[in-house]
Amino acid sequence: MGQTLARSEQAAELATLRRQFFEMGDVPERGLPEPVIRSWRRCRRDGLDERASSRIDNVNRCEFSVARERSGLLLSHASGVMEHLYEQIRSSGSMVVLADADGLILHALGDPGFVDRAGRVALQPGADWSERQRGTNAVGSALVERRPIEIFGAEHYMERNSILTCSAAPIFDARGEMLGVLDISGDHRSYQPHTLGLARVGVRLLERSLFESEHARHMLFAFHSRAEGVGGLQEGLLAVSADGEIVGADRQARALLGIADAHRSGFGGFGNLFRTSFGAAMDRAARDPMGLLELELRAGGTVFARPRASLAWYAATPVRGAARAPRRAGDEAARRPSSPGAITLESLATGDATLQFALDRAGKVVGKNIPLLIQGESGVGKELLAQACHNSGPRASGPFVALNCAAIPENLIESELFGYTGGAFTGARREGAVGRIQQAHGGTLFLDEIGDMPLAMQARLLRVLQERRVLPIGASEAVPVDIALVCATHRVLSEAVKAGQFREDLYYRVNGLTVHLPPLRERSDIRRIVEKLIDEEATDRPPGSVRVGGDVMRFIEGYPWPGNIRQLQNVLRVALALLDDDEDEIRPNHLPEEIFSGDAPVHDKRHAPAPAPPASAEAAPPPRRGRRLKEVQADVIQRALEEAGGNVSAAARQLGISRNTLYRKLGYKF
Ligand SMILES: Nc1ncnc2c1ncn2[C@@H]1O[C@H](COP(=O)(O)OP(=O)(O)OP(=O)(O)O)[C@@H](O)[C@H]1O
Repeated sequence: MGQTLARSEQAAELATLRRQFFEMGDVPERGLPEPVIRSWRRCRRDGLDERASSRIDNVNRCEFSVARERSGLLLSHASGVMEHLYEQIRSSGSMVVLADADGLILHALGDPGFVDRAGRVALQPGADWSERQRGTNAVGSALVERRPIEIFGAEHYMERNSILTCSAAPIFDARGEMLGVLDISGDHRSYQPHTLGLARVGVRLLERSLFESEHARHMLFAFHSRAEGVGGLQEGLLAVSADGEIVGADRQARALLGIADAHRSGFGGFGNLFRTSFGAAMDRAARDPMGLLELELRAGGTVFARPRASLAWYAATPVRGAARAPRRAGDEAARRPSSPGAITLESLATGDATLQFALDRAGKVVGKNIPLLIQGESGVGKELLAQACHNSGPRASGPFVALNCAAIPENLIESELFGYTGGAFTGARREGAVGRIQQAHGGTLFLDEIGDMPLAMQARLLRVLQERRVLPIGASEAVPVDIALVCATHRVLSEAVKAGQFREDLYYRVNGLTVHLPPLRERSDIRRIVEKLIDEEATDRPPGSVRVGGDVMRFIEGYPWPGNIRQLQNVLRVALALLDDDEDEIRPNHLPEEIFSGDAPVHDKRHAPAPAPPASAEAAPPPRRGRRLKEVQADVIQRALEEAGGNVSAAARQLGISRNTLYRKLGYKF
C-alpha cells in the first residue's frame, strides 16, 4: 500500500519531470531512475514524437509467422512459464507478454478487460515494442539495457502509453545471446511492487528449461555454494557429456563459478573444474542417491551438487546389456567370447572351484521360473553371469534387458521400469515409452544394484512380480508380462532388510536362489582369465598370440584387484594399446606401477564375502588373498639379478623399471 501511495505521489512528480525534459531540455540527475533518463535521451536523439497519437501498424501476418517460427523453441518453452506467471497475477488486471529479441510481441496472456485496454495502445501480439518504435517501455528498454527494468506510468516516453506499468526481464541463452523479453504489464493504477521479481523468476524458469532441453542428452549437475541452494532458483546448472566433458554452463552456473566469458563453450573435463573425476562423482552419487555431493573446486572452495538426467540421457547412453540386437552369422564380435550372445555358463567356467560352485547352482534354476539373486563385489561379473543364465536357458532368443537401479535418479526409475503413456507427465514423449519390464517380455530382466532401489519403487515392483502385470504411468489397464528375473547387488540384502532399507516381502520374491561370485583376488584361475581377456581385447591379433611374461603374471596373480575383473580388463586393455606392432609380450613397462609397488588400495569391507563351497564340492585350491606381494616381488627381483649375473642395470632393464627403483626395492636408501 505504502508503495502504491508512493507511486501515486510519484505520478504527480513525473508530470513535472516530463515538462522539464520536453520543454526545458533535460531533467535533474536524480529525478528519474538512470535507465529511464538514458532511454528518454535515446528517444529524443532518434527523433521520436512523445505525443504521437497515430497507431503504429502491426507487422503483417507473414512477417509475424516467420518471427514466431524463428523463435519456435523459445515459444514452446515460454508458454508453460507464462501460464504459471498468469496464475500468479490472474484477476489483477494485468497480462504476461513474450517478445522476441527485436521487441516484436509473439504471445500474450492476460485478463480479458485489461487485454482490451492494452490493445488500444497496441500492446498485443504482432506489434513491435522496440524502443525505436514505441519509445521508453519495459520491453524495448530491457532489450537495450540488457537487464530487468520497470517502466511506470508517465515514465513511458509516449504519453499514450502512460496508462501502463510494465516490468520486463531479458531472456538469454547459455552463450549470452539475447533471445527475447518476458514482461508483465498492467494498469498503472494497480502497480504491484513485486511484479518485476515475478518476471525475473519467470525468466529464470524459462532459461533453465531451455538449458535442460538443449542438454537433454547430457548429465546435469545442479549445484550451489550452499547445500540449501540446490533445488532452488539460484542453483547453477552444468551439463556433462557421457565421457566427462563439461559441455555447458547456464547463466547462474557462470555467476557462481565466476566465469565471465559467456561465449566460452568448452570447459574441458569435469576433473579440470573439480578435484574429482566425473566417474568418481557419479559413483559417489549412485551410492547415496538421496544425498548431495560435496565437490571441491580446483580454483578453491566447495560446492554442493546433485546430478540428474533425463530419459534422453539414458536412451543416448548405452545401457549395459539392454535389449541387444540379435547376432548376425559371421559377425566378428559374435565370435569373440565376450559378445553377449556368446556368453554361456560354460564359457564363464575358467577353473576356479568357488566360481564353479556358483555356476552349477545358477545353472540348476535356469528356465525354472525361480528368481536368481547374484551377490558379489563390483566388477566380479554379476551382469555377465545374468547374461550367461539367459543365454543358457529356453529364453535365449528373447530379449535380455538390464537396468542399473543405482545409476538412475529416483524420479526416473519409475518411468524407466514401468514406462508411460503419451502425455502422462510434463516432459513425457508424445508417443509414450515402453518400460524396461515390458521390454523384457519373453526374455530376462536383469536388475543390477537392486539393493539401491527406493522403497516406493520396491512396492510397485513387488506388485508386478506378484501379479505378473505392469501398469505404465498414465495407463488405465495393466499389461501382462512374462519375464525371468535376475537381480544383483553388492550389498548384503538380508542386512538391508534388517535395517529397514529393503522390503522383506520383496527380498523373498527376488531371492529364489542366491549365488555368490568370488572376488578376483580369491580366484585360482587368474592366469586363465588374463589369457581370455587378452584374446577378447586384442581383436586385431590372432588368438593366443600375445603372451604375458612369467614374472609379470606372478605380479598380476599377487595383486589384490579391488576393482576385480573390470579393473584387470582395463589394465590389460591399456597394456595392449602400449604394445608395439612387433611386440607380442606384455612386460612390466606396459602395466601400472601400483601392480608392482605393493601398495594397492585396501578392498572395501562392506561387500558381501563369497562363502567357500561346501566340503562336498570338488576340493578347491586355498583362497588367494591380496598377499604375498612383497614375497613375489623379492622372488622376481632375485631371479632377474641371477639371470643378469648380478648386473643391476641389466636386471632393471629386464624388469622394465629404473635402476634407482630397483636399488630402492633392494633396500638401498638414497
Ligand atoms: N569371466 C569373465 N570373462 C571375461 N570378462 C569378464 C568376466 N567377468 C567379468 N568380465 C568383464 O568385467 C567387467 C565387469 O563385469 P560385470 O559388469 O558383469 O560385473 P558386475 O559384477 O555386474 O559389476 P557391477 O557390480 O559394478 O555392475 C565387464 O566388462 C565384463 O565384460
